[in-house]
Amino acid sequence: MMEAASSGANSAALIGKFVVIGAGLIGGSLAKGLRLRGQCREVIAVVRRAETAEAALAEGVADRAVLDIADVAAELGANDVVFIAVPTLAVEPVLAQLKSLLSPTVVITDGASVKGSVAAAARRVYGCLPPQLVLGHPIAGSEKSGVTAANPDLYVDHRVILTPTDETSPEHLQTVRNMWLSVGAEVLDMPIDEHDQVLGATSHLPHAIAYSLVDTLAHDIDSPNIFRYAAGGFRDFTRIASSDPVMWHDIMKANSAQVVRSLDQFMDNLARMRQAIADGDGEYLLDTFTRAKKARDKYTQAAVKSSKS
Ligand SMILES: NC(=O)C1=CN([C@@H]2O[C@H](COP(=O)(O)OP(=O)(O)OC[C@H]3O[C@@H](n4cnc5c(N)ncnc54)[C@H](O)[C@@H]3O)[C@@H](O)[C@H]2O)C=CC1
Ligand SMILES: O=C(O)C(=O)Cc1ccc(O)cc1
Repeated sequence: MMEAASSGANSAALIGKFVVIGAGLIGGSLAKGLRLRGQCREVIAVVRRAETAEAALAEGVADRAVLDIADVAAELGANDVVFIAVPTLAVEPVLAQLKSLLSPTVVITDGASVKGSVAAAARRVYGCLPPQLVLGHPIAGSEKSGVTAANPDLYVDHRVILTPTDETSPEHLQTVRNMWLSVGAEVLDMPIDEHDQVLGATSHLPHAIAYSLVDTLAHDIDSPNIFRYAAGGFRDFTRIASSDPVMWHDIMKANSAQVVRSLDQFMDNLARMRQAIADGDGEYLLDTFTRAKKARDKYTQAAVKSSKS
């Protein structure tokens, strides 16, 4: 076990011990945000490698770092929170370990990008959705990953979606809501299915398209050094293809039905555009581009307004 210098945590903190399993971009940012704002008495990082433990302490992400949740589980109780921030398909083995180790008074929450698969994993492990489990998803992040990318202000003015069910404990839900509010996020609730449908279309589909586009240009188009001639539009459109491959492998598998549905709609529309370009159908192209520009301008104006309010 390794320890850092004190973060100056206050005794009236919102949360007792905050345990983050997977101290990367998402877990590390929440841990650092809570720690620097004095919103928890202690942050404990559970990591897989000694180097990550050292980095978590050096980056100010945690007060203590351990290699196994079993090292700290017995000291956790009411008002303590365990945040699971590992790739989506790695949540199930983590839950299987937590089941035998944690008191039901401890809040368990997560940040995985797909909620239906995590809920199904919890049902397989616990036989139900345990009341202490509050599923969530911060709609904030970037193409960066790892503990060195942790940013205490990552969640300021960003939305966090919680997906409580009738089985969720209202007290545990409130603790998780207050936790996110305390790092500057806007919190909203949504049914699990709606979450996966909306995020399948707005986040998972664009990532699939960006990866495919870059791969097409890199491997299928017969022109060496093609990226040398790329302009800003290419950079804007493809930033997200630099995201972590394991994370996105897990998301596509975990939300495959919704992503396939969105991909089918997109491929139909793309095929229609291909035909219009082949036919020289300027009316179709102008109509489509004008409609899309209007929708995108409306979205960016609304995003600017909500970040100012
Ligand atoms: N990157 C982003 O922009 C966003 C990611 N998410 C979700 O948050 C979760 C974490 O993503 P990031 O923080 O971006 O990834 P990351 O790669 O920065 O961090 C994940 C951490 O989990 C560790 N890890 C992996 N498997 C583990 C296991 N079995 N046990 C313990 N640790 C394990 C990795 O070593 C790494 O330190 C994922 O489920 C992702 O889908 C949610 C919102 C945004
Ligand atoms: O890099 C970006 O712009 C993202 O889209 C970040 C992101 C990745 C995964 C999520 O589940 C939510 C947000």
